[in-house]
Amino acid sequence: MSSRVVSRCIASAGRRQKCIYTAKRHYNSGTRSPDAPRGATSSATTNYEPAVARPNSRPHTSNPRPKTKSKTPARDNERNTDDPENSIATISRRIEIRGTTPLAGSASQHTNKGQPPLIENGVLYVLDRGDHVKVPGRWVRDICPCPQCRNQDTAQRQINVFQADSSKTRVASADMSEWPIHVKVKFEDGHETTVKGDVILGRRSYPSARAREGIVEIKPWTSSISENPPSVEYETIQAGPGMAVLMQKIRTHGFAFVDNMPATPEATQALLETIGPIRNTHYGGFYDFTSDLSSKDTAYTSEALEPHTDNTYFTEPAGLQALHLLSHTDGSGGESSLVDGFAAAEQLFKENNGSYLRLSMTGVYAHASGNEGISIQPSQAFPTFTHSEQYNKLIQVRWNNADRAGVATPWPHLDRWYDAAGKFDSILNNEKNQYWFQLKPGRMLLFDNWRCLHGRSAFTGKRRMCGGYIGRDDYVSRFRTTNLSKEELEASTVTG
Ligand SMILES: C[N+](C)(C)CCCC[C@H](N)C(=O)O
Ligand SMILES: O=C(O)CCC(=O)C(=O)O
Repeated sequence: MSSRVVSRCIASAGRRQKCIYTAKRHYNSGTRSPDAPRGATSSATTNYEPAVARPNSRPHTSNPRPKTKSKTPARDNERNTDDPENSIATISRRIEIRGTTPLAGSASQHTNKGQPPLIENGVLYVLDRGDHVKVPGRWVRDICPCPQCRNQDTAQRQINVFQADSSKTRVASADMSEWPIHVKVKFEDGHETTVKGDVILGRRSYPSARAREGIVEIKPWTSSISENPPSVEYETIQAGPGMAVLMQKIRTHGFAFVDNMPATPEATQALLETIGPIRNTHYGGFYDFTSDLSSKDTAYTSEALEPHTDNTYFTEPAGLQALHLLSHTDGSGGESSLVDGFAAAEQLFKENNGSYLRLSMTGVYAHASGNEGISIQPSQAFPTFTHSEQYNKLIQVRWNNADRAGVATPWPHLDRWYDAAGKFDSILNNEKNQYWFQLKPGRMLLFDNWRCLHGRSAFTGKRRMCGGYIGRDDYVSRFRTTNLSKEELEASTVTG
């Protein structure tokens, strides 16, 4: 964009008229910057044809796996017009889902290198999506990393731009000679700061959003993951580099095994604590359990458990869960199952978009009530599928048929919620989507409880399992600090 045109844009922008010059789009077509206007109708065609109810085939083993009852034929998921508030058409307007993969992380790279910022009347302007937009001087001062403005030990801000006089936030001059590496800014009070080009250009980009949320290009899977399940050798983790690989694999696949580790609770707990603090719950912190109903939950029995995510009764379910089988004597069964909840959600999205949207917008309560003096429910009803507000990608699946409580939907829609949930249940319980394996002492399973569902077959004999929960933010922090560069961390932390 020539400087003459730019100054005309600035001038016209200054007169609050839309700049008439529309530069080439710097974003790949079809993707949007996180701040794109929301609310457009889903680009996917809304499919109201009922998904064909699958014939339920159960794998045959000596120990019964979770029973999936035969389903009544799926009812038409016809367009729901009797309640404009909650109609699918309304719902789709609320969730803008791009393309056919509403999954976290599958976003294109943002490559705009942009043109040098400009300064006009004490204000900095940068090129964003073809127009020059104003960079608030308060933002530039707010993110200043110098020792006066930010505590160098804690990275916490030490300046309050809301109370600062305007000389501290009005830009006096800007040296763009080394753009896009950085721009050197001088404020009217004489304070100087250097802002990296990536921090300005990447502020609303997918890479920054994904770095901030620890999102990678995910790889959805089905039962064929059994051919090459993700794993990391224990000794590489102890040595250091293995932790980055472990975190990367869990973010990519939703789970990973730690192989050849000591089959002891002590080694298990110690490894978990190198990822993050073990979360304490009404089950305790580090858990070491067997089928003695010591806690009033079916996990503490020998019954089969259908695929589920844990902690749906918490406002924030644990992000990471570990299961390490320490021993199983005098009996059999107790196989473990995993289902990729993101892959299952994507399948529902493609097969029955209306059901996907309904499960994205209908809150569901859950409860933990078995133990004396415990009656836990979440702060509100959360939907089965939660999307990131910033870029509308699926970030969490919540599903637990055993712990589910009320469904927050009016009577006229309740049956349709059951239709939609029944479709998702069929996908989860289709063995094509289930990865079954036998845990063994020395091989720990770690999985993302916001993405993967887990279960087990019934068992006999004495089976001892240990593990722990780790908070989602703690586990993603470990992913970020072991997989992102210092610059990527910096550009996706204070400056967003
Ligand atoms: C043994 N361990 C503490 C891991 C689980 C306890 C039970 C989990 C509960 N049913 C849920 O789905 O959240
Ligand atoms: O015992 C198992 O294999 C898993 C139990 C379970 O689902 C859980 O602890 O959340």
